[in-house]
Amino acid sequence: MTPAARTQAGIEILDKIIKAARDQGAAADTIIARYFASRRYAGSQDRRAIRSLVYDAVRLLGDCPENGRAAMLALARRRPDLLEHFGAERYGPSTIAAEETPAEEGRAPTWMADPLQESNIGEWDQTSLLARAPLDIRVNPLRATIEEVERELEDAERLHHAPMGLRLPPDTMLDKHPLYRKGAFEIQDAGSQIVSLAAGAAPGMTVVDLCAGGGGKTLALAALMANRGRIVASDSDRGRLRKLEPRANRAGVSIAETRLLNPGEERDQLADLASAADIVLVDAPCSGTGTWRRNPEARWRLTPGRIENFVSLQERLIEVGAELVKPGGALVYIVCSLLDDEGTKQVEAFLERHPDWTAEKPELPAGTDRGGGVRLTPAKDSTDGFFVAKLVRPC
Ligand SMILES: C[S@@+](CC[C@H](N)C(=O)[O-])C[C@H]1O[C@@H](n2cnc3c(N)ncnc32)[C@H](O)[C@@H]1O
Repeated sequence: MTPAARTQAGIEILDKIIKAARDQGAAADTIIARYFASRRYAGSQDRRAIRSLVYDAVRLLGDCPENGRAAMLALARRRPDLLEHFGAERYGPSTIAAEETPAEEGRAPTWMADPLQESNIGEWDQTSLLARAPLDIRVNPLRATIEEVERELEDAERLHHAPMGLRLPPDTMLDKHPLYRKGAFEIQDAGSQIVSLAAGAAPGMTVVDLCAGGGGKTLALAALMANRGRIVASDSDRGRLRKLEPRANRAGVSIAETRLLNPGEERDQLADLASAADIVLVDAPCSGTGTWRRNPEARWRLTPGRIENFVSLQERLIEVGAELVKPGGALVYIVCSLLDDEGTKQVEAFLERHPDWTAEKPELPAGTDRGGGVRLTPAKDSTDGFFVAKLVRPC
């Protein structure tokens, strides 16, 4: 493809990403994969170049732009070589019209300036949230030692703050690696690895991972438990939960059982576990502000109403989880959000509703105290952004 045709392809993909952001459609990565699946003429270099144009444009814009051209024109202000592609040839973008204006640059959506400021997420943090995310893995001690994996993976660097973590260059292909196939490691951001430690999971415990998704943290907990005890991994999304079983088999985890929940019926479906769990992990659905490095277009999907919905769902799931904690046990609340409404304020509200419970600061190898919990940020901790709190039920 010519450079101009690549720019046009980038504009078309941006149009689809913008539409998906407005309609809560597919993620940018899925849209890009689908676009190329039906355009076999695009070679690997074309794909790489187009993908990087698209993500550079997305990262540049805090608010959802009007269309793909406005987004690409914003990028062209930084990269004037792109301007030459407009009106240059048949497969390239058409000539720039007099009334066309580039989209406004910004780090976060304009309406989020106050919530971010109030949550002490300043410019440095916001810039770090838009950097390219590193590629981290968690070595699975049920299958290998960190030294074994380190020896096999060239360029792997130890993570000082995640005891089983290694960091690799972002483009490293890992899913076909023999060690991956035999379950010696999982791809997992250092932040996820670190917050999983907050639970203090140990062999023999009964653990409920209420929002287990595809089981990233379930597997980390099972490793900390040396695959001894019981983990009930539940979620309301069948597709995500279905991924857990093959992952658990590969990782040598046999203590995790899955349970599909119907939203609104979680209490009844988990009634057999009332006051029975040493630990309940509530890795709640959230705005995902802490993961903008991976999904920068997620900024365009957020609205004040969506955040309010997350906050009420989180509150409900914390209450469901609390009923499962046994006396002296703990509820570990996690969000990959940096907004206090989804973090510290949830903890404050819970303690007001349950004055006999206490918030115990999780002892973690990274992070900064924030309200009743600990917060990890890309800027300070070189991880995705997370908030984690440990709420202990009285004996
Ligand atoms: C942050 S993700 C979990 C990620 C997962 N723990 C991991 O480490 O990979 C939040 C999860 O909450 C799930 N969820 C949403 N509503 C739920 C509900 N009512 N009950 C249980 N899970 C729910 C979503 O399907 C999603 O998988």
